[in-house]
Amino acid sequence: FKNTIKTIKYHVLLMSGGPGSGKGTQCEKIVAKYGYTHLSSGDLLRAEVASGSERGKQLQATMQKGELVPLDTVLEMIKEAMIAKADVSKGYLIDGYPREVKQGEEFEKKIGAPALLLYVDAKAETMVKRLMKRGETSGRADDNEETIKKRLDLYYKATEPVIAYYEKSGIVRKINSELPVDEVFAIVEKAIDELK
Ligand SMILES: Nc1nc2c(ncn2[C@@H]2O[C@H](COP(=O)(O)OP(=O)(O)OP(=O)(O)O)[C@@H](O)[C@H]2O)c(=O)[nH]1
Ligand SMILES: O=c1ccn([C@@H]2O[C@H](COP(=O)(O)OP(=O)(O)O)[C@@H](O)[C@H]2O)c(=O)[nH]1
Ligand SMILES: [Mg+2]
Repeated sequence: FKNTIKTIKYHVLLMSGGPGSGKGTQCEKIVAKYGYTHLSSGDLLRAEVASGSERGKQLQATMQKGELVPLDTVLEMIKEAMIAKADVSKGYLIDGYPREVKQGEEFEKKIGAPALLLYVDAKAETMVKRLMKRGETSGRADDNEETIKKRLDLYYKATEPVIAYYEKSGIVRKINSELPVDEVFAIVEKAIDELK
């Protein structure tokens, strides 16, 4: 793993896809089988909000609108979390990041080059349906119809180009996440097993 942080020795995998495409679901299964350190940028931000800090209050407002938190804030949080786990980590699985091409470029500069980008792809209609259903129990402030629509729009505008950006380095594996969870995971496993 080529990187700028010496303590980080192992692979970095990225998990990308639209809101509700199944990133979190697949990441959980990857962690169970491969023992990677899972870092979800959304979860890190939600933890900061839950802490009640001043920074958290600002983040809450941005996230509730379905907008993107400033690039440096998220990258700094990911970097800190990676370094904190460097001793015990057998590799990293970064979920929901980068959200825009600039974030990807900064990640490469400040942390390193990812080995694989798993791209779980579902139709907009499917993603909305899943998030509305999840919203019945998730308690997430952004699982409502209005914010979901904004997250989707922003995904197509800002995040999809990230995939094109990484396609140039040949690390993208696109996976149809309309399929049942276990069938999606079987494809994910193949992509990971091909590494090294
Ligand atoms: N049928 C089917 N349902 C899925 C699949 N993956 C996830 N779901 C459902 O879709 C919902 C959203 O999945 P998540 O894994 O939370 O999606 P996410 O991409 O992490 O979404 P964000 O947290 O909004 O980034 C969940 O409630 C799952 O039950 C899949 O592969 N197939
Ligand atoms: O790198 C990130 C990750 C998340 N978010 C914010 O956190 C929210 C929830 O992100 P998550 O990945 O949990 O869910 P998704 O948007 O994929 O449904 C997003 O809408 C953004 O407001 C962000 O700004 N930058
Ligand atoms: Mg998630």
